[in-house]
Amino acid sequence: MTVETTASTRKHTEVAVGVLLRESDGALLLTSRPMGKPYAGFWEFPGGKLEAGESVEQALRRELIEELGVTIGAAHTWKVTEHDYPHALVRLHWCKVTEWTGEFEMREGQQMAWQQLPLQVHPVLPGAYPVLQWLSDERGLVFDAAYYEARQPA
Ligand SMILES: Nc1nc2c([nH]c(=O)n2[C@@H]2O[C@H](COP(=O)(O)OP(=O)(O)OP(=O)(O)O)[C@@H](O)[C@H]2O)c(=O)[nH]1
Repeated sequence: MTVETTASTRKHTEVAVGVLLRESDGALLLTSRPMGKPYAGFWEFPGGKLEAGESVEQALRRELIEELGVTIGAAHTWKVTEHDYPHALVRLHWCKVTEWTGEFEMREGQQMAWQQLPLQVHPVLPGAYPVLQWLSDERGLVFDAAYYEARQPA
C-alpha cells in the first residue's frame, strides 16, 4: 500500500519564535541550532514547539528560559508563516520581543550572534526568510533571497 503524505493532510507543528531586538542599535538575535536536531548548525531565531495547552507567549517564554536563560516580557504574535520541511510542516508564530531579564547563557551548546541586516551568519533556516523580508522592508533595505541561498550548504 502506498501512503502519500501531502501538505494538505500533514499535521502542522506549531512553533513560537522570538525576534529579540536590541534597544541600542536594533540588532537581531540569531542562534545556531544545536547538534542532534534537524538542520543542526543552521542559524535561526530562538524558539521552539508549543507543548499541549500552551499559548504562543507561554511557549516562547519557556523556550527562551530553557535555551538562553533569559525571561522575556510581554510577547504578542506579529506574523504567522508556514514552511514545509521534509521533517515537518511547521506553522511559525513570530513575536517581536524588546524586553527581557537575565544574562544570556547558551544552555544547549549553541552559539548566539547579534546581527544587522543582511545577516552575516550562515546558513539560515529557509523558514525564516519571510521574516527577514519583513524586517528588511521595515528598515528600507532590500531583501535578496539569493544572498541567503548562496550561503546554504550544497
Ligand atoms: N526556533 C526556530 N524554528 C524555526 C525557525 N525557522 C523555521 O523554519 N523553524 C522550524 O521550526 C521548528 C522548530 O522546532 P525545534 O526543533 O527547534 O523545536 P524545539 O526546540 O521545541 O525542539 P525539540 O522539542 O524537538 O527539541 C523546526 O522544524 C525548525 O526547522 C526559526 O527561525 N526559529
